[in-house]
Amino acid sequence: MAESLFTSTSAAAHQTSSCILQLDGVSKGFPGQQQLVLSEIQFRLPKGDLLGIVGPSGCGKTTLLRTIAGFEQPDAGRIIIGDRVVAGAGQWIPPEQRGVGLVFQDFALFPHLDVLANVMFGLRPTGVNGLRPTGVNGLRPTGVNGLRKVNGSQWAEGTAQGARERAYEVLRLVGLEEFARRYPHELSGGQQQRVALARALAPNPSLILLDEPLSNLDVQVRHYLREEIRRILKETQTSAIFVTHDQEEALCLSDWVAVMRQGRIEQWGSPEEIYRDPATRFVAEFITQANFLACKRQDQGWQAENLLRIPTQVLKAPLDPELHRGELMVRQEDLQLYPDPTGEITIRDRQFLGREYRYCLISDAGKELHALTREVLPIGSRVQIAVEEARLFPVHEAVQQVASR
Ligand SMILES: Nc1ncnc2c1ncn2[C@@H]1O[C@H](COP(=O)(O)OP(=O)(O)OP(=O)(O)O)[C@@H](O)[C@H]1O
Repeated sequence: MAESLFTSTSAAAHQTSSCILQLDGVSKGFPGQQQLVLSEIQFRLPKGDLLGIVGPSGCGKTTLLRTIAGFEQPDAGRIIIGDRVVAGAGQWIPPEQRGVGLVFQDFALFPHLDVLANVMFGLRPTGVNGLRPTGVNGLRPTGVNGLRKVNGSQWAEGTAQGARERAYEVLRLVGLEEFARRYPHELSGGQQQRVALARALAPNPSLILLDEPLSNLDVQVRHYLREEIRRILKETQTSAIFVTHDQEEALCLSDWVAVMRQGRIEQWGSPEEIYRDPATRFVAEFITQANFLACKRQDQGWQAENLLRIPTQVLKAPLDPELHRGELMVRQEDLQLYPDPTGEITIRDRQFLGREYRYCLISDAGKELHALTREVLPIGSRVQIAVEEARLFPVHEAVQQVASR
C-alpha cells in the first residue's frame, strides 16, 4: 500500500480520488541558499489519515508545512488539496481559502480572549483557521490583514449563535466544555493545546497541520495528549499532518510516516514499515535506537565485529551477492543474551523499565551495545549474544553517511 501512495509523478496524477492532499514534485529554495530546502516532494495522503513528518533539524519539515498551508510558494511542482489545485500549474489559492486548520507548538491562543472566544475566532468568516495572533516564529503567516482586530461585534447577528454552538461542540469533543469561560493563563499547557486544536477543528477543515504540537509539554502530558489528538482526529475523520522531531511520537500518532532528510523524503511508509524495514541507514539510525555493527561476509553468513556470526536467514533484506561488507542493524529487542563466563561481552548497566530491562553491554574491544529483554542478568557478568533479526545496509552508504556529517 505504501508504494501505491508514494508514487512517481505520472502515476500520482491519476490517483486523486480518495486523497485529501497530493504533492507532485514540489521544490522550494530560498535566496542565498545553495541547496533546495524542498526537493521534488511527492506523496498522496488518503482522506482521514494522519501523516507524521520527522527528520533532523533543518531538513525542511516546517517549510513543507508552510508550503502546504500557503505561506510559502513552491518554485516547482503542484499541490492539490481535495480536488483543488492550490499551488502550481498556474494556480494560487491563498492560505485563508485552502480550508486548512493550523495548530502551533506554542498554542498561540489570544491571551485576552476566553476559551470560547478563542475557539469562535477560528469560525470568523474571514479568518484562517487557527492563525496565530502574535509574531512568534514558525508557521506565522505574515501579511494577513485584520487578524488582531478581534471582538465579538465582528459577528453578523444570527451567525454568532451558530458559532457559539459550534464552539461548544468542539470544546465538548476535546473535553473542555466547562472551561469555556476561562482565560488561557488559567489553563494548563495540555489544556491550552486542546483549545488550540478545538479552534483549528471548529470550521471543520478538510486538513489540519500541526507544527510540533506537543513539544512544549512535559512528557506525561505529551503521552496522554498524543492519544487524545489521534482519537479526536479519527473521531472527526479529519486528515492531519504533524511535524515532530520525536520519532516515537510520529510512530504512535500516525497512519503514515515520512522521514525527511535534506529537503527530500527519504522514506514513506506505515509506522511498522519504517520501524521494521528502514530503507536506508539514515532512516534506521534516525528512527530506531538500534545497534549498528560493521560486518563482512564469511562463508554463508556474516561476521559482525568479531562479536556475532549472523546466519543469512536472520537477515531481513535479500542478500546482494556483490555485497561483501556492510553494516548490520540489530534492534535492541532482537538481541539475545546468554550468560557465559567466557563470553566477550560484559553487562555494564541495567535499567528497569517496568515490563523489561534495558541492558548496556560493552565488548572487550570497547564496542557498546544495547539490549531489551525480560531476563534478569547481573551487572558485571559476562554474556554471549545472538540475534533474532537483522537488517544489512551496504557499507558504501554508511561511509557516505559519515562523510556528510
Ligand atoms: N524564510 C527563510 N529564508 C531563508 N532560509 C530559510 C527560511 N525558512 C527556512 N529556511 C532554511 O530552510 C532550511 C529548512 O528549515 P525548516 O525550518 O523547514 O527546517 P525544520 O526541518 O523544520 O527544522 P527544525 O526541526 O529545526 O524546526 C533551514 O536551513 C532554514 O535555515
